Amino acid sequence: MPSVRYYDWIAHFGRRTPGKIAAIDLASDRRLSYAEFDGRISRLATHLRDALGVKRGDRVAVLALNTTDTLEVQFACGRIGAVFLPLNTRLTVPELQFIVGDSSPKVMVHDTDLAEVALTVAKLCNVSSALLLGPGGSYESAIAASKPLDRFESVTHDDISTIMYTSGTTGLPKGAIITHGMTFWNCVNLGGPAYVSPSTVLLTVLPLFHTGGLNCYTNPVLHAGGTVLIMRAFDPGMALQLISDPSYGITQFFGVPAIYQFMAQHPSFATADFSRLVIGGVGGAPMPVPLLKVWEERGVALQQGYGMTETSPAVLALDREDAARKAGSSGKPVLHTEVRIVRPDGTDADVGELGELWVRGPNVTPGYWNRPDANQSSFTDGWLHTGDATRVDEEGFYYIVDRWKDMYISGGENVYPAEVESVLHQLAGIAEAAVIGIPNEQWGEVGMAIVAVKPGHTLRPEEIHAHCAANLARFKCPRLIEFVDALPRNATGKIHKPTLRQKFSAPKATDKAAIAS
Ligand SMILES: Nc1ncnc2c1ncn2[C@@H]1O[C@H](COP(=O)(O)OP(=O)(O)OP(=O)(O)O)[C@@H](O)[C@H]1O
Repeated sequence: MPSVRYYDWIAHFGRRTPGKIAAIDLASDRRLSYAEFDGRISRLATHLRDALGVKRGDRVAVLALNTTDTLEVQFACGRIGAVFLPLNTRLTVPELQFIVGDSSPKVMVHDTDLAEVALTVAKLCNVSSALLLGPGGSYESAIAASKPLDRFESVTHDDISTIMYTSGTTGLPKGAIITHGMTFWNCVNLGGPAYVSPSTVLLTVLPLFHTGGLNCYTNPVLHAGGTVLIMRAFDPGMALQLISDPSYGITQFFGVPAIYQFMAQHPSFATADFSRLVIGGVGGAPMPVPLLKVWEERGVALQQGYGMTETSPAVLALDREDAARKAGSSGKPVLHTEVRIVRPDGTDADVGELGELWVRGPNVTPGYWNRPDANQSSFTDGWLHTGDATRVDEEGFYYIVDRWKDMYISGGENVYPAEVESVLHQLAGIAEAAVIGIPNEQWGEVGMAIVAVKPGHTLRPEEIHAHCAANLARFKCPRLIEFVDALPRNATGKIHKPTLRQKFSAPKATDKAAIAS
């Protein structure tokens, strides 16, 4: 297939619907029309190229809480053929040092609040230029002082647009390469009438440095000529207030399960007005079915989807009309994406049989930055191995059961923690729950449930054991229960199981009796 030239859609709508609001930065209340957005991107691109010497292929790092400026950097990079490198704001200096050292950006763009960390990392990694965001910062003055870009660099769909480090819930971060073509096809795959249109008004709460914030659905909505509202950092009460506010007219929202859980536990959930919300998308981690039901009772049929940073991210999506009937499914493959469920021997699994999900399509990464080892082990003939245990039903709906790496084996039986967690969430007093496998001499591994109890509730271990025994086969029932105030989560709100394994994997003497029973 000939490689198509990259084309910036903000420039397109800047001419076509110049006065329409493209993006609202909620923290500063800056409202950017497509023409204003286009103009700022154009001048920023000139500054990056001419004043800071950013050349084709150079990386431009951004360390910032959500702001429309981050989107401007992304598009400005595209116009000069540079690579956008959004950084996770929750990482520590050594973690950032690893990523910045691995990707060696030419420039660092950062928030005032994060200046100390950004400048320390820049110094440690020899990044010579930095642009400071915020009023009076060098970013604003650079835009004000620059001319519009004289020409777009000729880049194609095969060129790298972005490097996004996966959040490392499974190990050392890897830089997933996102090409211009991948971003484009993800916009196409999520751009159908079932998902976005020019009248879509999206509230973005997930971080823009994560694929869930940037590509699901911020970029697709801008690609459709819609409007995005950018929240600096997720706040459940504020999100409910904004969704209820008719002056914004929010029609679309996307979150990981934790986001929906925090909103459902907020006092204003019961009175929030969801009548304008056309799509409430959820993905990124297993969604407990009881939580889907809580939202359904408030008239919102959440639409599950499945994806990964490496797949731009959309792979599977459940359409609105199927959301209630197929609760728990992540739906069917999106347009222009192929999937297979594969047995360990590489043959295709039957309907209903569990296997690993493999994905192929123009939205799939060509590989990881500087990681020939991972590139070798993650692909077979262009199929990306997702590491996710999956089955498909007779009607072609896919169910992500869990990550293979989170599955544990107890007495020879496979246990998928997501199933057990969904059962735990049926208990009214449970605020959060995670299940991990703990090494055990007799059974190989046994399950441990780590739970946080809702304020004002009490929950005794015996009640949890009894509930599990009534709803799960014996081998799936967690033998051990630990109570915590809150579960560790990564920047998108996904439960960070490696931290739990590290903390709890050595059984205490007092647990021995429980394990033996
Ligand atoms: N609908 C879903 N149901 C269950 N799990 C999901 C769903 N959607 C995504 N996931 C999980 O999220 C993973 C992709 O997320 P992402 O690209 O953010 O990586 P991560 O979880 O942050 O970190 P890492 O790549 O290191 O594992 C998938 O491989 C899958 O395990």
